[in-house]
Amino acid sequence: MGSESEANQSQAKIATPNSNSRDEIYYSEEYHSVIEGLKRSYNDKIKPLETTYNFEGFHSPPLTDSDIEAKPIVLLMGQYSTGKTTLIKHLLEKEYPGSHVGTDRFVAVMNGIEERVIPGNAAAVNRQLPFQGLNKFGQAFLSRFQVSQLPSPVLENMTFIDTPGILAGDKQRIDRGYNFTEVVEWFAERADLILLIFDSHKLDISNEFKLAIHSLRGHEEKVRILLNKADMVDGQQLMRVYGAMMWSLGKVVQTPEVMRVYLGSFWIEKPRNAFDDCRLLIEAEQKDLLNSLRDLPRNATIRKINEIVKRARLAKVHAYIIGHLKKEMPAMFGKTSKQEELIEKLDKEFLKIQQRHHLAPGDFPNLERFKQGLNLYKFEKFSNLKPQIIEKVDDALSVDLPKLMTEIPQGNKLIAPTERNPFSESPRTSEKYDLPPDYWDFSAVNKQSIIPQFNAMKPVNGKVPGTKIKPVLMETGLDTVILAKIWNLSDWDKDGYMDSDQFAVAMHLCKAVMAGGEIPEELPKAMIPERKI
Ligand SMILES: Nc1ncnc2c1ncn2[C@@H]1O[C@H](COP(=O)(O)OP(=O)(O)OP(=O)(O)O)[C@@H](O)[C@H]1O
Repeated sequence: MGSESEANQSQAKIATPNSNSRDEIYYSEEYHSVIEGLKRSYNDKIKPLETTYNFEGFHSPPLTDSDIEAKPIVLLMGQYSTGKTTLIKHLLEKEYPGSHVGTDRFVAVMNGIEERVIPGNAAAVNRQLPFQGLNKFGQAFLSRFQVSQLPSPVLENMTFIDTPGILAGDKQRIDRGYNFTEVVEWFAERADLILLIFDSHKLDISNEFKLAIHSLRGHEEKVRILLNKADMVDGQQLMRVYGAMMWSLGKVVQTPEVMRVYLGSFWIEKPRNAFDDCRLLIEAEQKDLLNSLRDLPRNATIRKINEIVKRARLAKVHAYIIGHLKKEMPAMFGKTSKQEELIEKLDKEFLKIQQRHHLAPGDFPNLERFKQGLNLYKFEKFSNLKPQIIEKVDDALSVDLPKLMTEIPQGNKLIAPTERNPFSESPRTSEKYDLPPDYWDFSAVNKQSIIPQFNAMKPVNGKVPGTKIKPVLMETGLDTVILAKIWNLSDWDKDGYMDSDQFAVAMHLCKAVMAGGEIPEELPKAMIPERKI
């Protein structure tokens, strides 16, 4: 038998209700190798084409390694003392450097080879860190910002933003010296998940917290609520607190009932006075929250690969356009008038390029904007079309990126190449299997992951027409008969348009087919968000 102090030490390390489920967010190895592969493929095969044909001048600057490596961000917000810092400590199984009770600053808790604190001023000018945009909030804010780095398997997959506890009552009138809600908005835009934390023991929504919640408008999809310290009250009180919290939230957000609420108690060492009557419920809820954290790196990695696929296709078309315009230029005289003529009838030139190289019209840039960009250059200075550079991009698109997609782990297993390769020619049609019943529930739809893609289609009044959705669904590589069925199921109000919920459901159905599952003949009612029935 070990000594008492040994026993206490090991207990301190694992004294949590759910250390096993916490392990589920340790997937660093697989994601790390996918991200490394993505950087290699982009730097070796896609970036040379971008630089040769000045993609930056017409679209956006080349991606840096830190753009590709950027980890999903989890923003934690709540009144003072609701347990934000303790939750981070629970997940990391240790304190982050510079943490203390009564956080008075924004802290980005990030992975690093050694423990260190980087003051806000230094962090905001460090090109290796994604915080240069914070300079606009000035010195008053930067002196209240820090980056805390430490080695941690969890931080290899995500970055946490700990925020100053929001004050209540008279104390909230203390002037922070910077615009708190604008800073929250800045982080909310960049976050992949926003966790609003409440204390079951001491429910409070101050005016400053209300303003901060208001500033999350437009990011509702990312917001999750945690009713923390849930074992500090008994079951009956917990029910009352839950109701009171939803009532208070209802006054701040219009539809709090659609936000996912988790119960939890993320302590380091179980307080002596903790109640045990809701233990199983709290454990199950915590597991759900950890699952949604676990999915973050996976979703972020898929999104990054998809973004690079889109970028590579756009860059390839860009190279064909630039090479074509260069080829059309006369060797000696009449360069200026030829350039003007080419710009004038650029739509016809686009059509020629599209037909000659069998390109998708959806990969072409906006005509008018491209014309404006062209006016800044002399076509004779453009590079000739170099087939070997294009071949490299084709290689990235047809070999590297599909392979990386297959290497992304799904839950506890790696995905077999045929199961969810969105680039494959045809879907896996044999070996159909039934997906679990909870797959057919809107709560299983990962809406957050489709939002960038949906917004890129420029919705009008929140809707996108079928003509714009079609090419996106076609990109899944699924058979058009199946896609037609998916469209019919997802466009449940049959108006020929999709809103973000419907598009998310369509993508969810596509994923089911790609994973070898059967899609239902009729859309299960649970797949339609309650507010839309
Ligand atoms: N699950 C829990 N059960 C009981 N007590 C808890 C729990 N989590 C945290 N606490 C206690 O609540 C207090 C505040 O915790 P913590 O510092 O993590 O909150 P915070 O939200 O980061 O606060 P601030 O915003 O003021 O920095 C600490 O005394 C901590 O021990």
